[in-house]
Amino acid sequence: MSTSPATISASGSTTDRVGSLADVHEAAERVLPDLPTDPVMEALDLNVYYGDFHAVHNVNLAFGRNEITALIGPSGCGKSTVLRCLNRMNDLVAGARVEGEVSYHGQNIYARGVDPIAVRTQVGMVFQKPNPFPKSIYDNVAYGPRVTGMKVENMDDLVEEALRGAALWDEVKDKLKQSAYGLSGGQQQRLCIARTIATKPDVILMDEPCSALDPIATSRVEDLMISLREDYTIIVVTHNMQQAARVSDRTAFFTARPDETTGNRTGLLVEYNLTSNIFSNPNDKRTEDYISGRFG
Ligand SMILES: Nc1ncnc2c1ncn2[C@@H]1O[C@H](COP(=O)(O)OP(=O)(O)OP(=O)(O)O)[C@@H](O)[C@H]1O
Repeated sequence: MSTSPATISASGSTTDRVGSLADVHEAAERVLPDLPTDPVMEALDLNVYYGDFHAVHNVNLAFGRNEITALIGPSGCGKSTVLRCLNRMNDLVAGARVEGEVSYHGQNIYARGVDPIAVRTQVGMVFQKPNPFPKSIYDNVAYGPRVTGMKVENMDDLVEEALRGAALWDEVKDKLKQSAYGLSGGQQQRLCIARTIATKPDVILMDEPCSALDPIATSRVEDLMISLREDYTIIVVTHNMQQAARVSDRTAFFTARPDETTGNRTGLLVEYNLTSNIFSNPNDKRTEDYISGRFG
């Protein structure tokens, strides 16, 4: 299977206030159009159900190339559910049903005949808790290329490139054969990022990638995200609004609306805009209340 983007079908509650507009933000220095002009991915009329429960209602979003998009909102508003739709991870969740389309370079990844494994090779994912395999550092990084049958001329070079890309090489180059479990939490998360980029994806999904990390490790991963943006499109779920403000170019704010009869809370997208606008001049009162810490 080729790794070319065009060939995919070939076969929380932490509502820390965004204190100063000074940290809103480095990303504003990038001049971006109001909407992504050449989106890598789009969610089109996306609805997600878990059994009878309507978890996410009619989300439409476009993700710009070489941009970082943050998905924010209160707990249970469907951020992770939406993220998991973008590489068909919800296929693995019992009872989950997705309606609508997710387009990747114009192609619906939910169309008949699309191989979800091929999708996940192009659209990689980094999870909340670092989850290295019980293998050596080297074998963690080499794992994806090996199991996907990627043509690799020199695995040592590929492992080094991925570890350098994840800003981890200098810390691990002398202990590549040691267990990944010997690394700190922050190093493990960067190893997971190295593992993800080793298969040369196009898009990286990150589900609260720093929530298990201390502030120093968080800062390193945030720096890494900003440097990875040069080569990848990144979509990140975060509860940390400072983080969304610091790293993202665009922000999507979600909320959950209770059903009047059942009380079930269905997630919906309230507002999607440049991060600078979301944090300095939101259009919707619900966004303003959330980012100012009055709600959520
Ligand atoms: N596997 C599942 N089975 C049933 N319901 C689920 C499942 N996963 C999520 N949900 C429900 O779907 C809704 C959205 O959950 P989701 O985890 O996507 O929200 P979230 O905004 O990411 O929340 P948090 O910020 O707390 O992680 C919630 O009501 C949740 O209970």
